Amino acid sequence: MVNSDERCLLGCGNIELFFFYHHPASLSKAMGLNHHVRGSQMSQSDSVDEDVQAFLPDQDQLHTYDDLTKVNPVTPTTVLKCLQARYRMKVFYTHAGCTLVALNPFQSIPDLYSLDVMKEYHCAPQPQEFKPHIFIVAEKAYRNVRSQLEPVDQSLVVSGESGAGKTWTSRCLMKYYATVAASSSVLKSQNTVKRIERRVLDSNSLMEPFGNACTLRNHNSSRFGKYIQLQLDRCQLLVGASVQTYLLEKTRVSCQPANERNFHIFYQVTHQASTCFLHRAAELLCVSAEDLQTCLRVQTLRAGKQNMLKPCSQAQCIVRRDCLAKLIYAQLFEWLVIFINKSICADKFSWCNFIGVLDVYGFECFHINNLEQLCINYANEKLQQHFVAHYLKAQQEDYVSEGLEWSFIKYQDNQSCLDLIEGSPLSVFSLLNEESRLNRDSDARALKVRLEKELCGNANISWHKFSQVPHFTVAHYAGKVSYQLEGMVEKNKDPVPPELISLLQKSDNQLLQQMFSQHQTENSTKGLSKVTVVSKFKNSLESLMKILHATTPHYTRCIKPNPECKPLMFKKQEVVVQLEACGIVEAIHISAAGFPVR
Ligand SMILES: Nc1ncnc2c1ncn2[C@@H]1O[C@H](COP(=O)(O)OP(=O)(O)OP(=O)(O)O)[C@@H](O)[C@H]1O
Repeated sequence: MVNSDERCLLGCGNIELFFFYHHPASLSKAMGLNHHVRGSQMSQSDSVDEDVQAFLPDQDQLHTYDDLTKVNPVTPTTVLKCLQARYRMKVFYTHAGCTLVALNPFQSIPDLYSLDVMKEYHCAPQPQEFKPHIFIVAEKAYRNVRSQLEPVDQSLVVSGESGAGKTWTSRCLMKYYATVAASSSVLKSQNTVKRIERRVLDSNSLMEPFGNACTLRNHNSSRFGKYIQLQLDRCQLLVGASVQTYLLEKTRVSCQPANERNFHIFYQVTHQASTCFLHRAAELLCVSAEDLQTCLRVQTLRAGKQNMLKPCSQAQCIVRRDCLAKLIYAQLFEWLVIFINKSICADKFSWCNFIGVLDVYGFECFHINNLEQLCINYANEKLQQHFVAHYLKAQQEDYVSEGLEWSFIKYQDNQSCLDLIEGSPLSVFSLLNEESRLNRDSDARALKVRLEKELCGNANISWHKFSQVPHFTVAHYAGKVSYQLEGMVEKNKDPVPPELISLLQKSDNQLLQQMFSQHQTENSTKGLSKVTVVSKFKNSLESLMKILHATTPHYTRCIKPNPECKPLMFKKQEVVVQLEACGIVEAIHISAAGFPVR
């Protein structure tokens, strides 16, 4: 049985987790796979299928498993079969221990989210005994706030790949609270349109045109991450909200991948054809055409105390033009978020707890990956570490409540991958920042040599020996991703020529003036932007992690059953890769380790 006590110390906070530990051989057998076998290879094992045949009594009953960790044996294959059977029966939600798996139906399901259903879950003495539903998660968090047990504040983490249904799910959660936590006066005066509940829900629609775009994977894809805090008063009524956004994909403004579109807003404003870009742009920006032209064509170089003017090459002019567009757009988006927050945020004395909804990009691995994917996957590593710590803790509580004798699971944390990316003194980020602060053009090959020299001691980084393209490969918890180094340093510097800012400050347009007057103060106090993209992102992620650590988390993993977004089509290979990327496979490993003694 339980044969040795091993302590697992997760690198996350100071949480020490004590669990069942089984001999690795019995663990592998229980799972029907080698410990390191990844999802993409899982379905190949015949022995797994034998196990499945032997253990699962009746294929017709597979859809009845409401909780994947209760499947016997719990292997990726059995889990997949259950999900598929449930999807076929139009059952879209399934528990996986303390996580909820949400399969996207890609069609509207009548009455699944109606007011009556909301009320049923809200009023039930034991909602968890009802069919799995996103409202169980919502209600659980709400009751946790009511019970005032520490940590009282809650975080609902919704993750998944593009098109999996994160925004849909977040909206469902917000609608739920806007209904069940609406103040009684609202119920009396349903006609009061601009009540806070309405304003909170509307804030989404206001951000969408500016932050969403039609992509190959989702016709209405959010190109930013967001954390929305729903503020609750002493009586747990919704009194306000605030939004924090992450990593707007501003490069989309100047360049879109083939067959994708720019942000929706560009197709919604009246498009007036202009014969002359420069004059039209100057008109829109309320600056003189001559000044705009000079800004785009001439750069000011500092030589000691003197300024020298130097004409730009054609390529430099294009970079400056795109930079101007990205700069205005990013600043406008930021302004919009501040504006929304002013309109929905409650007075700080009127609320005491919050339920936060986090809608973040899932793990990404494309044909070509660069700084954007590195940041997104780094965020996912952080969230995965948080998830695993939480999951192990919840498992422990389960075992105790089941009266099981308990020991320890030896579990490989992803701390070494995080050290590789963000560690100090030497990591991918620190070397990238070092390179970005040097006042010279970057050389991708030289950077690759540097990374190789400094980081080869970390087992999570590697290089394809025969590749001609400067790159590095990171072994993430969800799989290996190769990142191209070409252009990465420039993206990290994200340089803004000061002439562009001065130009916008001189604009006759009040909004532009307002948006950029702050820019000047920022630059004059902090010195001209030496803050790199990865440093900014790391800081904002650290603040987010602090909030998550101080709240009770609830995880919902959205799964896209097919890449074509077709209703009720379930592709096993697609699903298993996502289960792996969102950490469910890891959770299954942990759960399976406890299984033989159950
Ligand atoms: N529960 C659901 N019921 C019906 N349709 C859904 C559901 N969830 C998602 N969808 C459909 O799937 C589409 C994609 O969902 P959504 O925009 O929420 O994905 P996402 O994960 O937020 O993607 P991205 O990361 O690209 O923003 C929606 O436009 C909607 O049509």
